[in-house]
Amino acid sequence: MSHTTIVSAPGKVLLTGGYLVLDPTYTGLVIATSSRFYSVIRTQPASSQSTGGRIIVKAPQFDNASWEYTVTVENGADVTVQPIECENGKNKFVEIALQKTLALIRALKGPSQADSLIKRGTNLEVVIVGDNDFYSQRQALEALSLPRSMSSLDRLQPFAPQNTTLAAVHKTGLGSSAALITSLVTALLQHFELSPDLDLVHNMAQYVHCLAQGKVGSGFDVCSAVKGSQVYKRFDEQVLRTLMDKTVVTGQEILETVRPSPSWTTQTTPIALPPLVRLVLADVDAGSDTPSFVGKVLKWRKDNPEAAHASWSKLNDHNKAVEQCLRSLSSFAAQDPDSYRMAVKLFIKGEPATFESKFNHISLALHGLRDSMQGLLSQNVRSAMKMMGQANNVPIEPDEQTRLLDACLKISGVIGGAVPGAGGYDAIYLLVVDLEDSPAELLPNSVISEVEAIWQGWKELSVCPLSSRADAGGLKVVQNLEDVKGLKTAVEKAFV
Ligand SMILES: Nc1ncnc2c1ncn2[C@@H]1O[C@H](COP(=O)(O)OP(=O)(O)O)[C@@H](O)[C@H]1O
Ligand SMILES: C[C@@](O)(CCOP(=O)(O)OP(=O)(O)O)CC(=O)O
Repeated sequence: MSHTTIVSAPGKVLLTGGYLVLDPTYTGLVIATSSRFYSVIRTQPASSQSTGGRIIVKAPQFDNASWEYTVTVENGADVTVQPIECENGKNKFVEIALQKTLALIRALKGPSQADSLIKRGTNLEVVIVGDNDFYSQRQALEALSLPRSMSSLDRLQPFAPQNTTLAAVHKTGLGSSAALITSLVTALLQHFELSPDLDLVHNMAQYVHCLAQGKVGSGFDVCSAVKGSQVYKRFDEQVLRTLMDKTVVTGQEILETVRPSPSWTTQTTPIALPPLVRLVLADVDAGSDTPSFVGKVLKWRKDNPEAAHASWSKLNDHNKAVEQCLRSLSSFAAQDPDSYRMAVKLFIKGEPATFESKFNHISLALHGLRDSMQGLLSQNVRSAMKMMGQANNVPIEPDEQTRLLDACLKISGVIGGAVPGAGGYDAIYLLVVDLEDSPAELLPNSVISEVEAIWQGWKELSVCPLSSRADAGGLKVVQNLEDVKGLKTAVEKAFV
């Protein structure tokens, strides 16, 4: 068994497909982020007489965030993971991940091999950390008297302590629990020397996440944590129903359910943002918690099938147009990078689509992307989402966010933007043209700095940028703690 296992999984931003992605008729366009969760596992030596072991899990970014479990393997019976009661309370997500994944490991290895391995190998220490962007950094910046800017965020300590508890922390909506579960489940499998098929890992992470959440969501967050940026079509929830409804589940039953099979109808089509197009995110603090809108929207859909069908189909058309423009732009950039760069520069300057034949198709795709995403007057993703909210009496794109987005969209070089996922007050995203990687072309005011200036001066809502970028990658096994900036310091302090 390897000494230290490190596995990371990314966060997510659902650009288009909120609500629709709950229905397998439709899809969600999800971009994985550079912000990641890391699960680090180390084995402590156990006595040869032991019938099992202990697992200690720590989340060093939070106050009172360590949990301990006993692991027992009785002859013939399944492996049992029991939390040791402590004042920190329970961590349901971690507990379920440990219980179900050890049971799966036993089923995958076969009892004879697994039991001795688990007896020898389950004195585990697990440390879980998430990149700063998963949590609002507004207070950390204020404490250091730093302006709310991306360069200030870069000055914060990686995996910084949040000076609060997990229950009280202000999340930014990047999907901490999905990234946590996915990295932890995979790290456990890896630590027990299993390198299962990615689809099995995906199915298992979906199962654990659904069980911990107590419901079967669309699962786009878990799927992107495993496989990265994609157009996601969900699995049929029936595939997990039996396991979810049972109180006692064996490792063998888990294996039978999560083993890749035609019952798992998930479809993943990879996608990446085109070159020179950058995703920027802001954490928006409106001083209120966003309630869950899903129940209300689905009830409205059930009660108004005809109107809902019309509005779902229209929104789906706009979502598909966004996907198509992104794909066209990526392929144009690959075919003729110089013309692509020229077209992007013209777009930043706010010039209309050129009739110069060499870039006409590229300019049209850039304008097409903008038109299918933004603005409230015409037919596009934003207007359709806002109307969906209005029909349901749910602030999917609240008026405050509308005003903020409209101000950002006036900047030339901002292609589009919206409220991600389920919408509400929590966050916004923008797609902007970014030429900053080519110093010769540095514009006097980069688009990003204009966006930041608007955010910093915005009075109606408190807007704080996130440093996260789009990153197509999914799960990663990290070889050494030193390979990720700040990880060694964050993790080693936590190991006993
Ligand atoms: N750093 C962490 N360490 C351990 N558990 C965590 C960590 N971050 C999140 N969790 C678990 O995930 C739960 C949050 O899940 P949820 O409210 O669904 O958040 P999200 O919307 O970000 O996915 C927490 O209650 C905790 O159990
Ligand atoms: C409404 C949804 O389709 C999208 C929600 O996307 P968010 O990105 O808002 O998700 P959370 O991480 O749960 O806050 C529900 C779903 O797909 O499960």
